[in-house]
Amino acid sequence: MSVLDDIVAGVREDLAVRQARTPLAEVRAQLADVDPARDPMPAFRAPGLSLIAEVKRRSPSKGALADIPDPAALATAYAAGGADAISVLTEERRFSGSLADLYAVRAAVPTPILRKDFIVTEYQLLEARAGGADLALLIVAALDDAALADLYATARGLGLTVLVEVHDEDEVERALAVGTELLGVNARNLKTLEVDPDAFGRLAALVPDGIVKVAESGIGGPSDAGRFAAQGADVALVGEALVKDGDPTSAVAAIRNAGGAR
Ligand SMILES: O=P(O)(O)OC[C@@H](O)[C@@H](O)c1c[nH]c2ccccc12
Repeated sequence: MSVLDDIVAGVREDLAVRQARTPLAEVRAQLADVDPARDPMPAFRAPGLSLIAEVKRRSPSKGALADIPDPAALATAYAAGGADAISVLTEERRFSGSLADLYAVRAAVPTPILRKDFIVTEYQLLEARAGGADLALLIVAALDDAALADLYATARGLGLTVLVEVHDEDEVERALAVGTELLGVNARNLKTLEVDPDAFGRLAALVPDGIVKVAESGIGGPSDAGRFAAQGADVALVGEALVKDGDPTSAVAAIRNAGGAR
């Protein structure tokens, strides 16, 4: 079993527990009380490099990164630095995240929020929107074509912006086939956990103009971010380097500035 299969199996078990506690209809009813989703695309399309700053405690590849006892405070610091969106990892077993983190961050900042998880069912998209998320991640490697198309349509129907994540040529084709306007290249292969720093440049060249391109993973700071911007990245998605920085506000501002004048 690949790391990805293993993570998804755990996600499905945890999901079954939540779904037994809060049936789909109940989550759907919660949508009536939530503000409409914010649209991050104008900021992502603005000149210069945009930044999605991630709330991330640990990862299967790096182990513990940061305790983050107060995710709302970290998100507030990211927003103060000018983060264009905030990614909240909600996967529990490998990343030590939770939906509680999503609710805490939503209450703290007006910035668009990405629910970052291994989404394999409609239920998780409803949870995301009910928790105030504005974007959801769909990982092409974790989904077959039918599931990808279904979940993409459901997410859009809920008003969510979808970040469709790829890591090879074949997945770029599959992502483009669902009509996504926001495509992320994860330098880390989730099946092997290896990072390929050249993946973004190689795959971005296959993506038509007009589609917003996100460079994900392994961005250590402004110089890496500047390199991806020069290769066509509109947005950088950064976790580790920000959660480990003692001054996340300045770290966010420095990465955004790495893409040139805005
Ligand atoms: O901490 P990093 O190397 O800056 O990476 C952030 C982000 O790209 C990474 O957390 C990520 C990208 N795609 C994912 C899918 C699932 C879990 C995590 C991820």
